[in-house]
Amino acid sequence: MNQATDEYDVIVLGAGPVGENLADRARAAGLSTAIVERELVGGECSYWACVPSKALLRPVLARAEARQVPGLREAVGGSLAAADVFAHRDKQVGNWKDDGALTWLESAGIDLVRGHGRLVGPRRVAVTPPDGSGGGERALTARHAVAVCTGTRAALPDMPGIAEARPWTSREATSAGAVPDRLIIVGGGVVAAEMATAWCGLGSRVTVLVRGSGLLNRIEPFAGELVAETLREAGAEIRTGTSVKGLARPGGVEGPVTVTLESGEQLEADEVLFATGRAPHTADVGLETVGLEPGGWLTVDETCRVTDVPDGWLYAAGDVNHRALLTHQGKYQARIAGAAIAARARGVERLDTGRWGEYATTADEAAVPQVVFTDPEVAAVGLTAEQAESEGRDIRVVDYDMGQVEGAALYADGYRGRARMVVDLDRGHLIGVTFVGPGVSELLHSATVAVAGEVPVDRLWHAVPSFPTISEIWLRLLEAYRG
Ligand SMILES: Cc1cc2nc3c(=O)[nH]c(=O)nc-3n(C[C@H](O)[C@H](O)[C@H](O)COP(=O)(O)OP(=O)(O)OC[C@H]3O[C@@H](n4cnc5c(N)ncnc54)[C@H](O)[C@@H]3O)c2cc1C
Ligand SMILES: NC(=O)c1ccc[n+]([C@@H]2O[C@H](COP(=O)([O-])OP(=O)(O)OC[C@H]3O[C@@H](n4cnc5c(N)ncnc54)[C@H](O)[C@@H]3O)[C@@H](O)[C@H]2O)c1
Repeated sequence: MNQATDEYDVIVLGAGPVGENLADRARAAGLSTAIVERELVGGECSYWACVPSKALLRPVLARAEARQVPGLREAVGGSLAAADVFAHRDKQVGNWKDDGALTWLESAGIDLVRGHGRLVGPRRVAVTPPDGSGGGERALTARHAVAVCTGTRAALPDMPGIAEARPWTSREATSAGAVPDRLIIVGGGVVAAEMATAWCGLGSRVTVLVRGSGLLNRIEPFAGELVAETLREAGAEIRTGTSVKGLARPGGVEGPVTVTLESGEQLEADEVLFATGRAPHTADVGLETVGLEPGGWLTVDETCRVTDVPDGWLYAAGDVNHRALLTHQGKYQARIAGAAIAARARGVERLDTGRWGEYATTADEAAVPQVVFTDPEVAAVGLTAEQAESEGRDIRVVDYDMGQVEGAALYADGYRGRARMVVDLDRGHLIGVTFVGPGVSELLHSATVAVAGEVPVDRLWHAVPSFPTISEIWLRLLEAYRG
């Protein structure tokens, strides 16, 4: 049981998926633990990011796949029932209430302190209660560790008219309850690609304005190319090499918005979404009281302990440390940081923080998996060929047309997809794998096991994929590799 005082072994700032997992690990190790949350327990991921976005995308992708199945195609020719899609999304996010999460916190024995938390010196946290709750500021002290898991918010560029135009960020794009007739999306990353897929599928006329040369530029180039091709076929316009210099919404938020491009051209839409990256919630968490610069990403070691803080009591996990802005990777960090905090609290002096050690977040560098839920799906782990080359690795790249795999052709008529594996020739194992195509998301973990497990390519030859599944892509890639 946690004690009733305001002194805890561990205090976690932020109850997103990462803070929840870190608190859970610490508590399971027998440490008294408090978690501080100023909005909803479950964080951005549960209410305005992963969960609602995937609820919006699921019917779009299911319909796209069904339209590639002869005999079924005609049955799914119509438009989506947007009201039903929104109702399902609302259910998945618990109607933006966190009752379910509170029950879990209680059962885990973690104390929740509602309010905005900030450091007020080493191991000390002040919590300002939410407006209108009537309580006063609460002072908490941590015996062993404070973990900052405060996540990120959408980063908006500084440009004339942006504040007054009230553009959508990822929050509005995932929680809106009406389909805009015309939607402009600024950005070419993961949020832009997924939200273009979702809103185009729901019936918006979507225009994506990409500053660079294409979509999803941190993944193998063929991924963004295939996604852009499908979006264009679905009626979206993708404009590359296009920068925005200003916004105006003279008629107020109910009226249309005008977007001015660098070229001087003006475009009009009913809504504009800025999907231009993330900024950390570190400006107002009291970093200056412990000798750190507020506002930036927090630099951590292999155990997620913040570097440059004497006595090693401050940790940062999840988006806020910028290692990998993904829920599953942040939860991995939380498991390792929670275990490290517990071990250090027990007085263990030397933790195994070597490569793939029990207390090292090695996968953050070597094997980060990501699924982008676009049409077609994109699933990638590890390094791209370009990243591997820029690290000076001696590699061999093998590509394969996934449409040639019997299981894929049976899965979807006219299956379009591509796979790539990147082999490190010095080490003899895979360091990167990318699949693009319908239904590839569930294939990704096989690649993650191969990359994180550093399975020798020769041994993979004995891992026989079932016929006729899409996973026979493994056989084709390995055959091509072996010649
Ligand atoms: C549209 C969108 C879709 C995404 N889809 C996916 C996906 O499909 N898969 C995936 O892996 N990742 C996805 N991501 C990324 C994912 O949302 C993040 O990686 C994840 O939310 C990070 O978790 P976190 O706990 O670090 O931070 P968050 O989820 O941001 O949680 C941080 C919490 O801290 C609280 N907080 C902040 N400051 C304070 C303070 N001072 N005091 C108290 N509380 C505070 C916040 O209110 C919040 O609840 C998506 C992101 C976006 C924007
Ligand atoms: N399925 C998933 O795993 C998933 C889904 C959504 C988001 N996420 C995570 O959330 C994070 C945030 O996603 P995101 O798409 O917002 O960021 P991102 O960093 O992936 O992409 C940002 C894009 O905006 C562009 N950009 C930045 N500033 C701009 C400006 N001033 N004008 C025009 N373009 C500009 C960049 O060039 C880039 O294309 C990502 O790191 C991603 O991993 C994951």
